[in-house]
Amino acid sequence: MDAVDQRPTKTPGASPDSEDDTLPLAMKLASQNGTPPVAASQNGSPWKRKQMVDVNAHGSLDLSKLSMRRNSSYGKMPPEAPEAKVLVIYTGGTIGMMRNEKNALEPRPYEFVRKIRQYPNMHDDVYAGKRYGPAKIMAPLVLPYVEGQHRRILYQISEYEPLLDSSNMGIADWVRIATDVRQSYEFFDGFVILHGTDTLSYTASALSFMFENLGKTIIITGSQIPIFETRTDGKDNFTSALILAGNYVIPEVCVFFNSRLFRGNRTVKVSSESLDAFNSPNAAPLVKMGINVEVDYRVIFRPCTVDKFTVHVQMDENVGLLRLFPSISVATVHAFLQAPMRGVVLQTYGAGNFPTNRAEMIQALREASAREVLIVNCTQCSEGSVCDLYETGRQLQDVGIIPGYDMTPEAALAKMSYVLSKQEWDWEMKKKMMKSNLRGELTCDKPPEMQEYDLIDAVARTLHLTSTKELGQLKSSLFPAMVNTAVLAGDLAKLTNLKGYGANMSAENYDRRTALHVACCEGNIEMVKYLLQHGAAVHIRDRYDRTPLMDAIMHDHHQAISLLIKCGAHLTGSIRAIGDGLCAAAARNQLTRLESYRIAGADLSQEDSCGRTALHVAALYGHVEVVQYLLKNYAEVNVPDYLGLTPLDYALKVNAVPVVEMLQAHQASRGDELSFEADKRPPMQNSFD
Ligand SMILES: NC(=O)C[C@H](N)C(=O)O
Repeated sequence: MDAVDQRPTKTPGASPDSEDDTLPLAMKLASQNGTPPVAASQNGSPWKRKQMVDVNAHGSLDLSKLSMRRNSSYGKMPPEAPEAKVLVIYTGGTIGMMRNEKNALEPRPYEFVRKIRQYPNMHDDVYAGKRYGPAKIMAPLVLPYVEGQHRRILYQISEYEPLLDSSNMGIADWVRIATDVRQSYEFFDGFVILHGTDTLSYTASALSFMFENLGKTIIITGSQIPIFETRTDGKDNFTSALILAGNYVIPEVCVFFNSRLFRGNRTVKVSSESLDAFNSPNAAPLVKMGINVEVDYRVIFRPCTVDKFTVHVQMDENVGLLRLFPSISVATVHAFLQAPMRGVVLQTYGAGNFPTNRAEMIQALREASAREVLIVNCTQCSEGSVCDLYETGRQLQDVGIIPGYDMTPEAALAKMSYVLSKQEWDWEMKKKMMKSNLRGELTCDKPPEMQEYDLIDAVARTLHLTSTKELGQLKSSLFPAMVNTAVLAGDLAKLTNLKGYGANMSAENYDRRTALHVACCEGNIEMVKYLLQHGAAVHIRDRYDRTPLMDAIMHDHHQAISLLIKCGAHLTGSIRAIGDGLCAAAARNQLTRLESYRIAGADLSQEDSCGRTALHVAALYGHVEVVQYLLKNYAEVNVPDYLGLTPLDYALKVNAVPVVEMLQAHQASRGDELSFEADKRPPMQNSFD
């Protein structure tokens, strides 16, 4: 890279001078570093062959250079510590603001990345230098070593234009963030969104609904004091968010503030002055960051369907919040409920109480509900839930008002905007969804009975363990072992039992392997299905950086691979390594393995580290079936390797006559069939969808 651009990275469409706004965000970010990323599952991608610098399926980074790493100045981390890639979307807010000549805080474009790069506690320049070489000004940032954490965090910051005070944000901004996450989803392990605090809970709530079947960690954070000031909460919030997003699979839209990670749609901003600006009144924090990182895995809300991550971007704007007060007039309520209003969050008193002695007001609500205006009853209290304890609340249900239970007004509003925009749901379904717990935003039923303490207590008593810490440790070593044993034995009844005891289906053992890894090695499809339907995380990488998908590939369990792909799993790691895997399979005449890779979304023309494809190797070894298979599956035929040799050259050199004939016949037919072939090729697989 000779020209060094000192500006921070920008988002597609962000500025008129951006080079190619059609590129997905991750590609664009990476191309500014000179290394376009290639998702391993991008068949036929135009990026596929052009780049000579190695990149991996998570981003623009060359894992093959790992061996060159040495400990950095902060360097206690072992040189081979795995890396995690985090995309930071910087939208604005106090965290990046500076004081202007009138001493007022305002966002300053292009300053954030430049300054962060100079902070030794936010960027490990030595590591970056060794990893990316001298032209590292545009390379990703590297978080210095974090004691006790498994992965080294590499992060890239995408700065929005304009940078916004969050008071100026709205639905279009949520859509922009959601779209950018979708485009970059497969290239990063986790996401951090830097955001102003004023409307942060609205954005968090909205994104929690817009992201469907989320499998990765998304953390929104900001600060009360800019990160550039000597006294700041910004540094801690940002650093902790990066550590959590890169090291933990918490498949939720979360909010990090003042040492706690909350479910985003449960948060409210409670202070404009305190550094403890957010609270989650009716839901426990997911993580507490003290000297240790304490993750409460039991409260994490996990998708339990076998479906891919998608983003819903059509949010309905015709929704509003109506807060009751004792002298509110009927005319006000009436006017508020008129078209184009389609959904109203009614903020009532106490446990959902409404002035039922005002018949005209009740009538106005009844009429609106009959016109299919969705009305949800939420309490004005900052804690507690709407229920039918009082007659003054119960009557609202009779006129068709939906109980919002303990939803925050922010969550109820965002949910309404989401539910109303779902074309495929009819009116009854919309009402049903509004009362259902979609993303952990409300508590409507009693939680399932857990017998966890019987089991753990019994073992703890035998071992004479008493402290909470010891009990916690016992739980985290006992459950993964028992769950994995049940999976290995194919014992569904035992697995269900363990779930009842509170076992986390995504728990990692000492090798960071989960039950899903074991089930995928075993190829027990019932187990894989059960685990996915009970919230097992598909993106967890074990000590050796292997995902459940890679395990299924290495054991050629095709059904399991298909199921994982359906659930949003994707290939990770260096694409050259996938090329190596394909070439090794071709050399060993392993058709089944090639098929495993194909089902997993690999490009069968992927080159290995010498520029050779599986077809080169199959030609060299004269493996006729493999050549046939590759030709049938649209492998590219005339690609030269780094020595300039094509598969045909190899076949000719070893005098593999049947292969030579096959390749020549294929080439001859290609001329005539080119346009027809183009139609037959599988659709260009966009790994961002
Ligand atoms: N602390 C903050 O970030 C407040 C700022 N006004 C914002 O929401 O953008």
